[in-house]
Amino acid sequence: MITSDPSPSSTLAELKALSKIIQDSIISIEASLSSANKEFPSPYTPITRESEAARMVPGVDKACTLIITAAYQLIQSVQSPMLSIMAIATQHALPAALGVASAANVAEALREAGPNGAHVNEIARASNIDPSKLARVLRLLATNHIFVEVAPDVFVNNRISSCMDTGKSVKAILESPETKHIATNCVAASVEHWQATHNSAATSAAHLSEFLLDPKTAMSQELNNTAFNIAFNTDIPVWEWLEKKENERRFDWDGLKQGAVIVDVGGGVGAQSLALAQNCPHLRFVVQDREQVTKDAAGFWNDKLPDALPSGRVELQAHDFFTPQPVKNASVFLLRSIIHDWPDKYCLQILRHLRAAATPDTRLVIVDSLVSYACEDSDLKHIPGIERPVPPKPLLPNMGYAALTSYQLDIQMLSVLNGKERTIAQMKELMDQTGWKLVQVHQALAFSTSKVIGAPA
Ligand SMILES: C[S@@+](CC[C@H](N)C(=O)[O-])C[C@H]1O[C@@H](n2cnc3c(N)ncnc32)[C@H](O)[C@@H]1O
Repeated sequence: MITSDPSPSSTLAELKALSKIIQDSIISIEASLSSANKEFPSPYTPITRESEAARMVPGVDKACTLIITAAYQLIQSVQSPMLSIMAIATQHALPAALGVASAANVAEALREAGPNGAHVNEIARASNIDPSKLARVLRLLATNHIFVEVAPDVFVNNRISSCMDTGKSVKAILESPETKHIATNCVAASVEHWQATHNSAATSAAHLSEFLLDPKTAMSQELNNTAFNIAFNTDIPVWEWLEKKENERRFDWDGLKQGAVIVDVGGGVGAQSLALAQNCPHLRFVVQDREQVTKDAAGFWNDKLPDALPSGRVELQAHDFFTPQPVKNASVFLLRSIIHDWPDKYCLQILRHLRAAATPDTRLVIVDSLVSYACEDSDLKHIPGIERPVPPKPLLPNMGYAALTSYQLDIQMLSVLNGKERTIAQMKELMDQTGWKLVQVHQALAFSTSKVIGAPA
């Protein structure tokens, strides 16, 4: 076992090492972009397909990730420790502010206002929101480099805020709010989805210490005995709770899913399968989910996507993944954002049912974010894709801040579902116990969804 040295000899030497990583990475970006004849995008102009092309130049994304990791480590090294704790303890305000900006269609209003932006009185008018309160929300975001306050109470879009622009007019959105996210880049949909889920996730997380310390709940591995259940004073699991009519808006049924014979297990409304089906005309998809979800999906497909359906190649199937898998000729069982929802004993049941229905050629594809230890870990080897480049010292071996989202999602899973984001070793353990063999891992340098591929053992 390798251990990381948490206290290098001199603090100033560490600060210099961190800033050198940043400087070297910028020089490397400059060299890569100049040979590709591309510009690094400005933070002040709206995002476009072209503006993001620079990131695709080989080496640029990796250098950016190193800068992010080093810059945050530098901040935490020089900031007052009390301030670091206070900044983190009050961070719940940020997703709330993002949700307000999206719901009030601020990015769209600012696009319509043009390059000089708009006064908050003007932005607020369409949504009938108190401008002085909206200004405070936007100022928090601007302080986080989302929107720019160009004059007192006057805001413009920047590269980050423009991601939330659906491209529709504010008038069109107000006339038909339920179709706001149809045929868009879905970033605003994700923001509103996260904000909606955050309501239950953040409320659940507020009860996490109570849940973890109370002897009655401390060791729970049950779906209906979680911080969420304390927070919402209910004894039903979050999935059933979301299905209740009064909670409908908290779940984004417009989220994406897949299915060739690819079986999209727990595939929701099948959006990922539909997207894949359009790009892979040789594949067939079965999107499986609970009966109520497949009914909602069928309605959604008929109402909203009549032209998008690759006819005959994508089907919906009601199926509870804790019962025997009916599809016996699957090439792929796809589990996207499923395994992280469940404690181990439930994952084992899901994977055993899939193994029992697998052919020797079936592949299990688990798409989830993977977490690493915050120290070096060399326990697993010899599996394609498992080794990750070791970042230069003194960066955290897990890429620190650049990987933060995985760890935040992990606590969300714990709070709401007793679920977890897993390490590769934990994924391998689940496979080992259910007759699957981990054969390949596709993972990013820091945060992004990873793919863990299994084959029958
Ligand atoms: C986080 S969502 C993931 C959906 C989809 N795979 C995606 O990537 O967008 C989890 C899905 O699991 C489904 N689910 C929960 N319990 C299930 C069960 N017992 N059988 C089948 N699906 C289930 C939920 O209805 C939900 O659609």
